[in-house]
Amino acid sequence: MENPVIQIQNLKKSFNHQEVLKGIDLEVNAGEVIGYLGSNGAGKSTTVKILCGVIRDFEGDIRILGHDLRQEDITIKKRIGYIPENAIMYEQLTPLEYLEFTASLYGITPDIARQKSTDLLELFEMKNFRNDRMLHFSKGMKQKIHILSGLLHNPDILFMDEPLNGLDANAVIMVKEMISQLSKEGKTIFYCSHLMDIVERISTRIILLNEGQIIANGAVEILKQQSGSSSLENLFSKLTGQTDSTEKAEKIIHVFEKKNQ
Ligand SMILES: Nc1ncnc2c1ncn2[C@@H]1O[C@H](COP(=O)(O)OP(=O)(O)OP(=O)(O)O)[C@@H](O)[C@H]1O
Repeated sequence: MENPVIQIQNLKKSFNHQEVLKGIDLEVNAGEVIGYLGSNGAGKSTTVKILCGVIRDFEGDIRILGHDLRQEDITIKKRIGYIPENAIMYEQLTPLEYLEFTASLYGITPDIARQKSTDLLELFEMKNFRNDRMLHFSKGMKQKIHILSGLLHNPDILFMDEPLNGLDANAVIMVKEMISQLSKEGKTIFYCSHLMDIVERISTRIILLNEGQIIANGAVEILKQQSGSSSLENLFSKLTGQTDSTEKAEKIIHVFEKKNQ
């Protein structure tokens, strides 16, 4: 039986009189891995920020895990995890301190927080850095900490905005595997990315957003068949109107060359 955990009706959002989301209708069931795709500026991050309660001013109705987002955002926040695209972290803290702090916000007891944080840091190959300040950590090291802090409280829905940014090949494989295992446990993953090959492999459903509207919604294989596309990348280009990329690249190079003469 279907069990919708995200229900969005006619979601609209404007910034400075520019309508960025133009009436999104969407239902997501428990256990789905949603690949939320779209060109730069399509409105993906805005959608995720609204669903996670970061942007509170929007039009339309949203229910998460059966709760109205406007009325019960704290109840919802306890049960979702959010890994933002450009998260700010307290870099003066060490990974262990940061994860324990995050855990305390979710009411996890200090003993359990210490154990969980230590285990997760070891699994993410960050054990040797657990007591170093994060100030000089590389992008990928910081991203690992963001991922862990989003997962620490065992959320039912995980929102991830470009979560693989900066991760090395081994970490990417591990996160992909983790997503598929979480989904098998019934967790729902809502995932924004431009990495088409990865999205194609891990998503159970693709939602394609174009200029604030959903223009495709379905399983990768079905969408590819329907549109006669050989890959998700090809489908993306077809539906978002970027089929002339070779010609465009030539024109861009031509402009550069002109300037140098
Ligand atoms: N706080 C804000 N104030 C004004 N405009 C905003 C704000 N946040 C987003 N926008 C605008 O909303 C539009 C959608 O932005 P959004 O970040 O949701 O796109 P995106 O699909 O996530 O893009 P990308 O793939 O580049 O990350 C863009 O035109 C952006 O400039």
